[in-house]
Amino acid sequence: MSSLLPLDEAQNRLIAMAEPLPSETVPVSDAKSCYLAQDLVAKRSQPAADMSAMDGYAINFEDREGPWQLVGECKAGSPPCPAMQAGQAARIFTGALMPEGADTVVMQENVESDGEQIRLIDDPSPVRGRHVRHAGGDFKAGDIALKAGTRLTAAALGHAVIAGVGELSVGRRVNVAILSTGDELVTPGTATQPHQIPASNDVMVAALLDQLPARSRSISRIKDDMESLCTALESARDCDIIVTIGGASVGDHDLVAPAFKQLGGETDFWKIAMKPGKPLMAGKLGNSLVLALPGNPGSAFVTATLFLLPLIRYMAGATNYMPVMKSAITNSALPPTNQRAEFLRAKADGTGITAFNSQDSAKLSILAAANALLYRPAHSPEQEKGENVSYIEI
Ligand SMILES: Nc1nc2c(c(=O)[nH]1)N[C@H]1C(S)=C(S)[C@@H](COP(=O)(O)OP(=O)(O)OC[C@H]3O[C@@H](n4cnc5c(N)ncnc54)[C@H](O)[C@@H]3O)O[C@H]1N2
Ligand code: MOO
Repeated sequence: MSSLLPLDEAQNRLIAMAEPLPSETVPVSDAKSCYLAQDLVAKRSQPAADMSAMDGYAINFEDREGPWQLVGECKAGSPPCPAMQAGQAARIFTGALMPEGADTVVMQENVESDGEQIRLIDDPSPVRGRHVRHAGGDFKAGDIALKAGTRLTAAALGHAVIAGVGELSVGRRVNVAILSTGDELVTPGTATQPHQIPASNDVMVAALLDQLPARSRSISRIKDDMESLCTALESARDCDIIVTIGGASVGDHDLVAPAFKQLGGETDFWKIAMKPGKPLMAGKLGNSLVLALPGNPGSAFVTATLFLLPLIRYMAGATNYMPVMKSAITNSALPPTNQRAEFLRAKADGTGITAFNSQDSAKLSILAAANALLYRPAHSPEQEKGENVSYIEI
């Protein structure tokens, strides 16, 4: 057991084996979930000029008592309507430019109009500038809208577009091959004999990658023999990362490491002080990084979360690539840990976090019911119910 590599050391070594991929310029519509390669400088101010935030009437605050003579109509998408004089009001709609001479908008619900004149029927304490969005109130041309390394979420993409760009410089998407091995594996949805099992891990890991800037392709149900494994590994050598699932342990039919070595692969580390996930292996095969995940579904999920996803984020240019740790109160007492850090499948809600009683890494029912991995560092003392613990949302 003494040869197990501490978790943080293994994570650091994996990142040290990799480099961020070169950037590429893509249309904003193709940039979802990518990481910005350079600071994004706003090309325009938002709003570009003062505009109305409501449907109503543009007035000058000096004339706030009214009544007003109605002149002109200002709508979104039209150039500013003519300048207003004292005693005048202009019909205005949300998103329209404020006419010169007006500085305040009265909502249409607060006035009555006969088509020529409008007067107040309700005046909830007017303020100069009420219902006006001012030029540059959101951001100004030249501001840094988004920092390099930022993930392009839906909101960030919206911000990029409103800042005036149609293309973005982003870290290239990471090409990932997912290879799952085992004579027992069969196609999802087909009938199984007792010695068989549906190949679920590759679908699960591919689904995890969907949220990331990655392009994945799967080679599923690779037979437990050297030739099949070597052929599959060879066929994936164009990928930035080759992830294998299963066959990572020490059994006679766990042939991932032997096949990898036969092809000239160089192991960086194997066997981590963590539970589940101990048999994880990482190395290099030519230009590809190889990450061999253990086959038990809970172990594959946990090691993908702690190693594969951070690696992809890092290679795609993320500033914050490690899993986000949150904290909560444990609803049950937790026993001490040994040299292996533990990631307990757990359920977190607004009031606390509850680890499931069974932590068998083969149980998908437990994994699917969990929304958190409760993290217990190596060599933790026993923890009482009500103490603070860390977890990763899944
Ligand atoms: N003597 C030892 N035995 C084991 C050790 C050990 O240290 N010494 N480690 C155990 C641990 S921990 C784990 S985790 C497993 C992982 O072993 P492998 O990576 O070799 O995984 P397999 O044996 O191939 O599979 C384990 C289990 O998972 C099922 N599996 C595999 N692939 C898939 C897939 N794509 N979809 C669904 N299910 C899959 C497989 O059928 C097995 O039931 O080793 C322990 N043994
Ligand atoms: O630690 Mo293994 O990864 O138990 O299932």
